[in-house]
Amino acid sequence: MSLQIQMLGTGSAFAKTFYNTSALIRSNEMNILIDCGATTPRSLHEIGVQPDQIDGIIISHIHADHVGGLEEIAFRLLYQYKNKKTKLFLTESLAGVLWENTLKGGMYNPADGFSRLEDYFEVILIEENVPTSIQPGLTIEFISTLHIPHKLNYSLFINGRTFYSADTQFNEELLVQEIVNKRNCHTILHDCQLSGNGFIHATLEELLTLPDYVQERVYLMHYDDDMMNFVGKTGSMTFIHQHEVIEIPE
Ligand SMILES: O=c1ccn([C@@H]2O[C@@H]3COP(=O)(O)O[C@H]3[C@H]2O)c(=O)[nH]1
Ligand SMILES: [Zn+2]
Ligand SMILES: [Zn+2]
Repeated sequence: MSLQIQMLGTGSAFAKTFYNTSALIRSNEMNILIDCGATTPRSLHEIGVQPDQIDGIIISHIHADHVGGLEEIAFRLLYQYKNKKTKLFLTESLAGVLWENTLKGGMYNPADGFSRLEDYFEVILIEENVPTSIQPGLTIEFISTLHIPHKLNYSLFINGRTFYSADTQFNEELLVQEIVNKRNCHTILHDCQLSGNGFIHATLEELLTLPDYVQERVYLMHYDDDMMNFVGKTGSMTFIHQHEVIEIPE
């Protein structure tokens, strides 16, 4: 089974020319979404993927550029596709916060029997740091990473060979020792803040300190609108683009 990742968006939270960073893990048998930001439903529409063709959605953390499109997907499955539900893969702690602090405001409707996350999604709770088979041929490990202090956040190992950072601060030890030296990950999709101090995202300056053999595996995503000014200035790393498809190891 050949496995691909197609980027639905590659922009930062405030980018206007690029959609929110999210991706589709694709094969002949599945479409699994990584995050679903406010612009993700539009991107899915542009590549011809309808809500009922999504087999599940993985959630990395709660910011609107990663979960702001969930309400639309769930409501369309319910109302346009007649009571359909997609799977939602996330950790238990994230599930509680996602419903209580994000989705409930728009989706709480007890009169019609919709008062819990489970009323809209088939919720599949995943234990962090445990590789978990979520579909035939697809194993995901939620790695707890630091984005904003005291805020739940996960990066993903896909089939043990591809690393998807979602939103994280720079962590050289994780990238070099764990991801490349120990796990031999060949593909790293990493968020990248192009200028200024990082604070909550890895900056280009920090990522450029990685050894060349690590940089060669890195695709940069979650970048600002001025990305074109940085083409040719990313060492051995490559920008990945909206709707681009890359093959990943099974
Ligand atoms: O402590 C904070 C919290 C948020 N922010 C901004 O809001 C954005 C939310 O989505 P994001 O995580 O992709 O990027 C974040 C930043 O751009 C910030 O700069 N510092
Ligand atoms: Zn983000
Ligand atoms: Zn974030």
